[in-house]
Amino acid sequence: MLLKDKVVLITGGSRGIGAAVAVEMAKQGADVAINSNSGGAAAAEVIAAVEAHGRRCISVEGDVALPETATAFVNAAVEAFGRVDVFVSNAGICPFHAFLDMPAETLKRTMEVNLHGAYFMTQAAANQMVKQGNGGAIVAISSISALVGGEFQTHYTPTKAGVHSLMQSCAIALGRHGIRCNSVLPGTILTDINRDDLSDPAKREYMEGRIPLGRLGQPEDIGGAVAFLASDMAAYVTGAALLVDGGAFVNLQ
Ligand SMILES: NC(=O)C1=CN([C@@H]2O[C@H](COP(=O)(O)OP(=O)(O)OC[C@H]3O[C@@H](n4cnc5c(N)ncnc54)[C@H](O)[C@@H]3O)[C@@H](O)[C@H]2O)C=CC1
Ligand SMILES: C[C@H](O)[C@@H]1OC(=O)[C@H](O)[C@@H]1O
Repeated sequence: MLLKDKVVLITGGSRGIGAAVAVEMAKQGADVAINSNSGGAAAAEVIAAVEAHGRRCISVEGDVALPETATAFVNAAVEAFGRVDVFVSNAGICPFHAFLDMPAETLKRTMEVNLHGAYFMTQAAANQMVKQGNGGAIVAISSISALVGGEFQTHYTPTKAGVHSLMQSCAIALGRHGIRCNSVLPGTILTDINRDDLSDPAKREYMEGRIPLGRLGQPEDIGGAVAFLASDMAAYVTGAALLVDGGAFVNLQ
C-alpha cells in the first residue's frame, strides 16, 4: 500500500475522477475526506466504497469558489481524522460554449470554480500541512487541455493551464516545508462533465481515433497516477506534470 494510514482530502470527490481517486486512496490505505457542491446520494456511494476497503470517509458539502469552503473543509477533515497528509484539487466544471458569444457569467464561474477554487483549497490545505510540520503532498487535476486548445473550451483551457502553473509556483513556495506539489493531466475521461459532448457518435469516434491506446479514459485510469505522486515513491518529484491520456497528446499524425 502506498498511502497506509495517510489522510487524503479531495475536492469534487462525489463523482467522476474525484470519486475514483477517493476509492484508489482507500485501496492504498488512506482515510478520505471528500468535498463536493452536491453531496447527496453520489457522496454516500463514495463513502460506502471507501468503507468497503476498511477505511474511514467523510463528505463535506460546499462550493469551492468560496474561500470559506476551503477552511471549512480542512477543519472538518482535521476534526474527523486529526490531520491532512495529502490534498487533491479536483473539482471542476466545463460548460461547453462557443467563443464569440461566451456569456461573461459562464467565463467568470468557470474561472472561479476551477482556478480560484483550486487556489483557496490548496492554500488552506498547505497552511494545515505547514502547521503540522511534517510535509505533505498536493496533487492538482489539471488536464491535457493545459497544453492544447478546444474550440468550445476557451474559458476552460486557461483554467487548466492555470492550475498546473499554480502547482509549479506552490512547489517553490512550499518546498522548504517539505510539501510537494504536482499536477496530473488527464486526457478525455468518460464522466458527467463531457457526457453531452460525447453523446454525438461522430465526435466520440473521432476522439477515440486520436488515442494510440484505442479507448477513451475511465475515471479509474487516473487514480494510480495520483497515488504515485501523493506517495513517498515520488519523494523527489515536485512541480511536475504527469500526462495520463492514452497517448492522445503526442498523436500528431
Ligand atoms: N473528464 C475529463 O475528460 C477530464 C476532466 N478533467 C478535470 O477533472 C476534474 C474532475 O472532472 P470530472 O470528474 O470529469 O467531472 P464530474 O462532473 O464527473 O465531477 C465533478 C466533481 O466536481 C464537483 N464540483 C463541481 N463544481 C463544484 C463546486 N463549485 N464546488 C465543489 N465541488 C464541485 C462535482 O460535485 C463532482 O463531484 C475537473 O477539474 C476537470 O477539469 C481533466 C481532464 C479531463
Ligand atoms: C470536458 C472535456 O471533455 C475534457 O476536459 C478536459 O480537460 C479534456 O481535455 C477533455 O476535453
